Amino acid sequence: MKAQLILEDGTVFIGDGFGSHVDTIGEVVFNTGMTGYQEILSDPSYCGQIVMLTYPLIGNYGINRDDFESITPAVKGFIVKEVSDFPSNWRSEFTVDEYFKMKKIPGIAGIDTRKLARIIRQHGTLKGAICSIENDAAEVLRNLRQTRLPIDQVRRVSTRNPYPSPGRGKRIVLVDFGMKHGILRELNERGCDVVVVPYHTTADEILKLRPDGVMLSNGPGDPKDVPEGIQMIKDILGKVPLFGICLGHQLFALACGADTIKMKFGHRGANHPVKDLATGKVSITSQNHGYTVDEKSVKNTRLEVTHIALNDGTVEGLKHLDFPAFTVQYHPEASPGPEDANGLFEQFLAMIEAEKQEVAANA
Ligand SMILES: NC(=O)CC[C@H](N)C(=O)O
Repeated sequence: MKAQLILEDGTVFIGDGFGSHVDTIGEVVFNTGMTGYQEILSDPSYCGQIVMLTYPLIGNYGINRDDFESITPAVKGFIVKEVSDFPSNWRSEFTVDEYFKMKKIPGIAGIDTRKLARIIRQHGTLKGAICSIENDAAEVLRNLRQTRLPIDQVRRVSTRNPYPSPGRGKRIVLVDFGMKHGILRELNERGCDVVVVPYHTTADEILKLRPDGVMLSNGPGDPKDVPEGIQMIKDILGKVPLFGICLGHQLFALACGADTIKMKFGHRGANHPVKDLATGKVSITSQNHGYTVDEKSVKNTRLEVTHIALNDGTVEGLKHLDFPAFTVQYHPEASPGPEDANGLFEQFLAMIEAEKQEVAANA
């Protein structure tokens, strides 16, 4: 069945619909990863967004049981050059088409994704609609231009209730702003005794759980739309070691008095080089963000920029100068992408241990 992709600038692409044949509206973004579409479609940070994959063949190794980053995908749709009908992989259980039908997500294939990537790079991210060819394009465009995209994505994807993921190691409270399961997996693999809590949990409620450390997860949308998270970080800073990833990094920056800004088209892919300014070491990182910490705003805070993106010089890591707290804009849990930055989880646990020693020494 023919479908159309309509952008708010009036561009119309005609392609073949796959997955569910429902109409959708979202912010159109592109991801340059060559693999990892299953992790991308299930990453809650894409809530409210339609993702275009620049790699030309998607679905060739199917959808499997293991690689989900959340149980319910929050992505609004997929735009691809070609979607594979015949996946070949021993783990494959569904095609992308079958999975999207099950989850009621629309997709459109047969699009010139290079052209679309150039439009987005030139104009910045745009609103877009995927709909049936039968819809009147002018009317869809009018509606699209009037539509205001939701700003409550974190509320939509965060857990409703706290839940434990027990271990015998350090007690970590993981604040779920739209958490990728990869973060929880990394903590569990290191034996951590994790409690996942909703995005609106207060500092007092977290401290009652007697955490050794607090982890701030990734998540969708504009960090300024999550005042509960910013307030919690302000209240808890200095009381317990903190580690933040992506949205968690941005919320931490805002809580410490820095500012965040929207990027033109963001960083989404699996090969973004990031430099650690202390060691000079470059890591190839997995990324998915449309906002960034404004470097100029860091100067008037007690934060220090620890990492920068080599492609455009933007802030990729921060640490607090007075308290045990550090954050990164990229994804040390990978899922998908390279695992160069995986050692940051050890760094977090070492920071917690050092803090415990210091408290014991001063007692
Ligand atoms: N992956 C994330 O946590 C993304 C953070 C934020 N939603 C952004 O787009 O910048």
